[in-house]
Amino acid sequence: MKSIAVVYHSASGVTHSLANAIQQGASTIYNAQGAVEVNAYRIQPEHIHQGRFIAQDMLDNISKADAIIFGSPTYMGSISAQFKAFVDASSEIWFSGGWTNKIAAAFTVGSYYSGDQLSTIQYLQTLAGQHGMLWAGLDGKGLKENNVVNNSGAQSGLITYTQNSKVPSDALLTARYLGERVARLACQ
Ligand SMILES: Cc1cc2nc3c(=O)[nH]c(=O)nc-3n(C[C@H](O)[C@H](O)[C@H](O)COP(=O)(O)O)c2cc1C
Repeated sequence: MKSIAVVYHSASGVTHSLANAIQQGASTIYNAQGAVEVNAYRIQPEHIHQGRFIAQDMLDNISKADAIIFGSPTYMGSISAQFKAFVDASSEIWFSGGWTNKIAAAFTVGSYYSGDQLSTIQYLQTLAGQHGMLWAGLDGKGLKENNVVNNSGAQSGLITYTQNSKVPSDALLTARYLGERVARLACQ
């Protein structure tokens, strides 16, 4: 069975709504061994002590997945400090190459249409590169074939923004599609 981890930080719940849609999308994919297993891990305040991410169990479980999808709200043009604490803790895994050749993808949201969310995705792409992971962006052809509207036009990862503290409906569709795509790639 293939498994996917969605690891994210969300202070006020918007990134969480995208993580849910990604999880739903990934859960629709089956291979000969059955459904793809999808586990979501939300970084919580109690996982961080004196600035350090300390939830070793969570890191161990994430490391068992075939693909990892990273999600963070855009804070000041980058990932949130909470997500960075998780990232820094992953340096222990870097030493053993534990995430090498796993599939990676990413999503982010900001309150502005163009609030530098691309910097967040590009940082997460760098993180994946540091770990020797294989990057899965959003493929334009697949989006079209699945009738998904990706209004932001971002293809390196899912980028969206908030309207009245929610993401537009096309972003949720795109999130579902990203989940499906990563699950399909994990099965290949
Ligand atoms: C400290 C801080 C910095 C932020 N910086 C940005 C930013 O650079 N660009 C942007 O578009 N939105 C920015 N925002 C808005 C958040 O990205 C937005 O509210 C997002 O939906 C929060 O996600 P969440 O509900 O998952 O916590 C910032 C919010 C906070 C609290």
